[in-house]
Amino acid sequence: MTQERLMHAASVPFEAARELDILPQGHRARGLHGHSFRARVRASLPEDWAQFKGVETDDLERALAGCVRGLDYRYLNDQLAVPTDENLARWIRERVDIPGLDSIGIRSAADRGADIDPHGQVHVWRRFRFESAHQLPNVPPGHKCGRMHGHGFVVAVHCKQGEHGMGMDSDQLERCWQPLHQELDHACLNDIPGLDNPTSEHIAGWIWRRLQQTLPDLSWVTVYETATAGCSHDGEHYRIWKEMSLDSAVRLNNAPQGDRRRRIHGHSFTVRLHLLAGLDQVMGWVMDYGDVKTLFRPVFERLDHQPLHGLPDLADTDPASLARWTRRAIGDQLPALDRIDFYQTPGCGAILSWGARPPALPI
Ligand SMILES: Nc1nc2c(c(=O)[nH]1)N=C([C@H](O)[C@H](O)COP(=O)(O)OP(=O)(O)OP(=O)(O)O)CN2
Repeated sequence: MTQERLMHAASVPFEAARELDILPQGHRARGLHGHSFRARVRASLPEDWAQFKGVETDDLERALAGCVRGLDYRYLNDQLAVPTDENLARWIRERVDIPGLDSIGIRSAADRGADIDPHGQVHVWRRFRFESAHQLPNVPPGHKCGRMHGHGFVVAVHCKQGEHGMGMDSDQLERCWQPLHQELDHACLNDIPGLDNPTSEHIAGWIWRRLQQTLPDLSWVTVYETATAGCSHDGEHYRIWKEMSLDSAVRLNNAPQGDRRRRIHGHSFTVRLHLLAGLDQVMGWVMDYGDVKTLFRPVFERLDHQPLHGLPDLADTDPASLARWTRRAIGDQLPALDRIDFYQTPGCGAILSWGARPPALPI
C-alpha cells in the first residue's frame, strides 16, 4: 500500500486592479479593470510548523493572507510588470513563507484562473457551462438516472502553458471550447455520437478527445455533473468525487488556555471523497455517485449535526484528524477511495491521499 500523504490547503481573497498591455489592442482586459481575486495554496507542512498541533489549516491561511496583503486593494502593475493570473501565482510563490509548498493558484473570476503545479508548470484553466438533458441507459430499473433528466453541466479545462506564455491562452481555451458548446448545449447528450451512455466519465473522455485536437497541451478535463459530484480525466485516468456538507460542533483539545479554539464552536465542513479506478465496462462509470453516498451514510450520520469532540478514537477535531478518522471509518468499504478532502471553511482544510497517483490539482 502506498504511504499516506497529508497536505493542507488554504484559500484567501483579495481585491485589486490591473492593466494587461500584453493583450491585443481592443481586448477588454487590456485597460484598467479590477477583480475579486482568490489565491490558494496546498502544502505538505512539517509536523512542528504550526503554533500547535491542530491549527495547521488556520496557520496556513494566515501565512497566505500575510503574503496576499501586499496585493490587496492595490494597483497590481505597481507590484509586478505583467500581472496576469500566472504571474500573480509566481509572485506569491516567490514570497510566501510556507514550507513544503505543493501547488499555488490564482482565480481572477469564477470561470478562470491559473495553477502552478509542484514542478513549476503553469496550467491555465477556464470553466464553461452547458445546459443539457441525458439518461443513463444501463442503470438498473428504477434508478433515477435511467429517466430522462437534465443538468447545468460545468466543465473546467486545464491546459499547460508554454514557458513564455503570458495569459492569452485563456482566450484560446474559449475559442477551442466554442464548437463543443455548440454541440453539447441545449441538446440531449444521448443523441450525440460517442455519448450514447453519457455518464460524467464518458462526457469527460469525449470532451478530452475533442479538445485535444486543438489543444495538444491539455492537462485535464473536469465535469461537474451536479454541485456535489463530478469526474476529472487526464486522457488516461478517471477520478470521481462526491461531496457532502457536515454541520458540526468542534473543540480543539490541543489549544492552550485562552485560545478561542478551545471553546466549543462549529463549522459547515465540506468532505469530498475521491475515487480512482478503471471504468465499469457496462455502466461506464468508476462507481455510482449514489452508491458512494449510500455507503458513506452511516459515517455521515456520525459526523453531521454532532459534537465531533465527543467521537471515540478521534485524535482532535482539526481537518487532518477528521480526514484520518473518516478514512478508518469508510476506507474498507470503498476500495477505489484514494483521497479525502476535509475543508473547515471553503478551500481551507486537509487533503489526505494514499493512492499510487498524487492528488490532482484543486478542482
Ligand atoms: N459515477 C457516476 N455516477 C453517477 C452518474 C455518473 O455520471 N457517474 N450519474 C448519475 C445521475 O445522472 C445523477 O443525475 C447524478 O447523481 P447524484 O450525485 O446521485 O445526484 P444528486 O444531485 O441527486 O445527489 P444528492 O447528493 O443525492 O443530492 C448518478 N450516478
